[in-house]
Amino acid sequence: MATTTAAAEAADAAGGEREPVLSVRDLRVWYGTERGPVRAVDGVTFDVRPGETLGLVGESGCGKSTLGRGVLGLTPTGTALSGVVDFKGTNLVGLPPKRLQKLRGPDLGLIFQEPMTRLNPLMKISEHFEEALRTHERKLSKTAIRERALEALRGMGIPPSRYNSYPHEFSGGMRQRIMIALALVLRPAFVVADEPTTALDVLVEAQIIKILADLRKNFDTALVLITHNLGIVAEACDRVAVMYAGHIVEQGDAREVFANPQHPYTKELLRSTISLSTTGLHYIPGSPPDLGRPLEGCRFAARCPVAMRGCEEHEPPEVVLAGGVRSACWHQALEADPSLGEELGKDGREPLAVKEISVADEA
Ligand SMILES: Nc1ncnc2c1ncn2[C@@H]1O[C@H](COP(=O)(O)OP(=O)(O)OP(=O)(O)O)[C@@H](O)[C@H]1O
Repeated sequence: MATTTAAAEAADAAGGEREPVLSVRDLRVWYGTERGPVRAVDGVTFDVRPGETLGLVGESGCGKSTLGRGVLGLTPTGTALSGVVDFKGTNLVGLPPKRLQKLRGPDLGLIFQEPMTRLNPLMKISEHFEEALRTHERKLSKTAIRERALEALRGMGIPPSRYNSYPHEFSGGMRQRIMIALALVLRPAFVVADEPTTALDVLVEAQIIKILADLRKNFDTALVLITHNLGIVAEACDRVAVMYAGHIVEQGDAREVFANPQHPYTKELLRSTISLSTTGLHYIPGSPPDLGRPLEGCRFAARCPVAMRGCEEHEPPEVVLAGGVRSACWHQALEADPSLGEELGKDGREPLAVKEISVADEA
C-alpha cells in the first residue's frame, strides 16, 4: 500500500476525512448513435480524495473508459453528458471547452494505454516536455523546464542521458513511463489512468504500479485507475468501484471489498479471477446487456445466481453497509430495511429462475 502524505496524516490526526478533490454525482454519458443513445454511463456517483487511488473494475464494455473520459470532458462530439463532476468547486459538466482545456494538464491528467499514438515521433522527448510545460507554465525558464522534466523522468527510471532521444528509440515500457512522466510533470491534482499497463510485461507493469502508488507520496495526486487486473487493484488501490452495465454496483475500501464482497456481481467477478487456489476456471454465464436499449430493474438480474423476481423490474437502491461499503443489490437493501420489500410486490422475493445459457445461445 502507498505511503501517507503529511497532509493526509494531518487530516487523520484532526480526526476527519479530507475533502474530495473530485465529486461525481449522478453522471450520465450517453453516446449518440444512429440506432439511438448508448447509455454507457448511466447515473454514477463517487468521490475521490487527495492522495487516494480508486480502482475502477468490471467486464469489457461496462463503461469504465467512458466514465474516465467523461469526468475529464474528453468524450467524442455528439455525446450527451449530465450530472455533476465537481472538481475543487467547479462543475466540469457543461464547462466551455476552452476552460476545460486550461484545466487539462496542470489540474486534470489522463494516462492512455498506447503511448505511441500520443507521442509525436518527430519530436524529441525534451521537446514534448518543453511543449507541455510552456503551454501551462509560461514563466518557466529553459533551465527550469529541463530540471522539472529530468526530475519527472528520473522518477520513472528514465536516465537524463536519454532526454534528447526520439520516441522510437525507447522500448514500449519506457515509452509508457515517459507518457506518465509527461502527465505528471505538471503535477495535476487528479489523474485518470486507463489500462496503463495492459500492453506491458509483468516486470514493467509492477514498476508502473509502484510509480503510480508513489504518486500519493510525492504529489498528493488523486488517481482513478481503470484496469481489468483485480490483482493490481488489490495491491495499488485504496478504494475500488465495481462497474456493471453503466452503473457502479459496489464501491468501498479495496481490502474490505476483496475480503468480503457484497454485490453478487462483485462475488462473481472475484470468482472469475485466477489465483493460486483456483481449482477450475469460473466464468459468468451470459454477457452484459445491450446499453443501446432502455434497461430497467437490476441490470445484473439475468445473470445473477441469487436474483429474485422483483429484481428484474425494480432498480435496487444503494445502501451503505458496515465499513462504509456501498452496494446496490436488493438482498442488502432488504437486510438494511425490510420495509423496502413492499416495492418488490407480492412474488417479488421469489427466486428468479436464471435461464441456463448454452454455448449455442452465446454464439
Ligand atoms: N464512440 C462510441 N460510440 C458509441 N458507443 C460507444 C462509443 N465508445 C464506446 N461505446 C460503447 O459504450 C459502452 C461502454 O464502452 P467502454 O469502452 O466505456 O467500456 P469499458 O468498460 O471501458 O470496456 P473495455 O474494458 O473493453 O475497455 C460499450 O457498449 C461500447 O460499445
